[in-house]
Amino acid sequence: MKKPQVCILRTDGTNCDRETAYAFERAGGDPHLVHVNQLRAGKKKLTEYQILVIPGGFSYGDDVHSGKILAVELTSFLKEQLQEFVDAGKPVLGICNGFQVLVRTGLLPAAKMGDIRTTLMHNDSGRFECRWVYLRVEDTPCIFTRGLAGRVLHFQAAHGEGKFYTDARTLASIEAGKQVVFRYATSDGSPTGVYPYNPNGSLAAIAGICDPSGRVLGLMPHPERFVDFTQHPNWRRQQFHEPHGLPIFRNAVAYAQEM
Ligand SMILES: NC(=O)CC[C@H](N)C(=O)O
Repeated sequence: MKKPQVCILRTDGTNCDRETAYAFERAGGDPHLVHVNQLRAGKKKLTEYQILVIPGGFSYGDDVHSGKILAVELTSFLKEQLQEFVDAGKPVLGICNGFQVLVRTGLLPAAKMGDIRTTLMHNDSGRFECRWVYLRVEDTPCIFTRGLAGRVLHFQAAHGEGKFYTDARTLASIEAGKQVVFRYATSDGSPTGVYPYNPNGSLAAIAGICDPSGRVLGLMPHPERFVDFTQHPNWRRQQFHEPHGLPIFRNAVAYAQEM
């Protein structure tokens, strides 16, 4: 079967692009690192790809607000291309800084460029939090977490602005729409606001959300940092059926192949 082409969008300050490309290679995809300027100059087009990923990092140095400048760039210069990609039903994944970009474009939670309803704020601790966290996978339409509902995953978080926040109405709507995909939890899978299990003070312990269709996903922790057993700090002592991040990428590849 043909490998889906994955666009891993990078710009100044992106720093998780190669790890994300490696994760997609492990999952059977064909990843390409694409600089935003190549899209802006028309040298590459999003229509050439089946999956779009905005990886982690510090795009434009987190100036103004993490992910803000890249989000404005995408909304100003690539709005039609991006909206077409989403409307065509192709999967979009934003990891950490990529999640921040997706919420600041409006692609999350509404799948609509310019419709900004949520934010990611500075962590309650007031500092960058780099630690392994437990995530409970909720039962949602998300195509990236097929077969994972109810599981507790162990992922690394690494961010300064990861506190998910929104108004009561939007929260009620994303809860009712089953758009909350991951919640910070204790090791037994109970969602929690308690630090350090919840590393940032996120509302309703939210670590990741999807759009109503389940094809656009954003999350703060890094699934690409656990696609090999040896990336886990306890890999010598703990038995894992498979590295916890890998199924996320495999599901995206499988979905793109079915399209
Ligand atoms: N690892 C990342 O993508 C970090 C995201 C962002 N720069 C923050 O600190 O919040």
